[in-house]
Amino acid sequence: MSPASGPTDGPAVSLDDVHKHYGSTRAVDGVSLTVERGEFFGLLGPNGAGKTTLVEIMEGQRRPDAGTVSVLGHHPWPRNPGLLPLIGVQTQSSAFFVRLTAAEHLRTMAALYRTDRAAAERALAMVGLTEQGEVRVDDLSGGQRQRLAIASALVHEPELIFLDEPTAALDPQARRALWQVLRDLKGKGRTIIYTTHHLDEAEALCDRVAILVDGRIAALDSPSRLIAQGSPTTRLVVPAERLTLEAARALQGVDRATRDGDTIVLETLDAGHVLAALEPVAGLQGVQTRTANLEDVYLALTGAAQPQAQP
Ligand SMILES: Nc1ncnc2c1ncn2[C@@H]1O[C@H](COP(=O)(O)OP(=O)(O)OP(=O)(O)O)[C@@H](O)[C@H]1O
Repeated sequence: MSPASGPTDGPAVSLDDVHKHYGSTRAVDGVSLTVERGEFFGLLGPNGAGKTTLVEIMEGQRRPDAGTVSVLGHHPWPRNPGLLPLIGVQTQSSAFFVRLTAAEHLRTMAALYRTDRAAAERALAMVGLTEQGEVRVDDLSGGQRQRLAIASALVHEPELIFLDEPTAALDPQARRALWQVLRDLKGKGRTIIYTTHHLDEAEALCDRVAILVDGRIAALDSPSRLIAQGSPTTRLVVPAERLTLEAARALQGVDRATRDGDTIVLETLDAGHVLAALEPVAGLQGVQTRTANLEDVYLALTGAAQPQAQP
């Protein structure tokens, strides 16, 4: 089918000072951002930060109270039929034709979008479900259904894909396999807006992430730049049977020492010197070095519990 008309240049999504309040709750409180075409964009934030509301506004499922929203050059609200073939949506509660087989379900979806029947087989193959094509949707495992939900969002080969925690129910192998599917989609020039609580995943996959806190953007950049701008602290993790907290705190160059389970965590800006000071006291066997990652940046911004120093 021919895609709905719309500009083929310009950003995939552009939000300018978007607000959405539910009573006194400011679910989205002045968000402005641009997602470029072909970008893999992560939306992160604690429960209730406003991610779902923001995504629903982009998808045209919710009307913003104020601000301007442009998606592939269209206004998504009032509900815009021209936009529907251009976007694919996978949610945690994706609906299925449960009495059909996986392949029949996708063929039905393809027919609704007036896409060719072979698109169903392509989508099944893309998410690794070809062998389950003749299995009834009812009889698929949770992870297989999750993959079918993703295939359903892809079947009409949309330009812009919204994925909400797509790896939530997947085992580690299926999760890694899906990462490859997502990278392939990006390789084909698709734009992906990805909501997740898996920070390792966001760090591995996303070109840029926005961290939402209380309906506002607390940070927006590539994971590597956010990490570089964050704390330059290195953590050295030492088995607790080899070092007391007092001895750890006495080491030159240690800024903070805490106990975390059966390890002592040393924070330092000068890992080389601390390692040199640690060796004669505790040895270096089993000592792990951890530099900052996206989770550290996220925790610092969202104020989530950090390991507390013991008295
Ligand atoms: N339909 C609604 N009516 C009233 N309040 C709502 C409604 N939908 C969301 N909220 C509130 O708006 C705020 C943002 O919710 P939203 O679901 O957008 O957050 P979220 O970041 O997607 O959270 P989660 O990670 O838990 O899915 C929350 O305080 C939530 O309770």
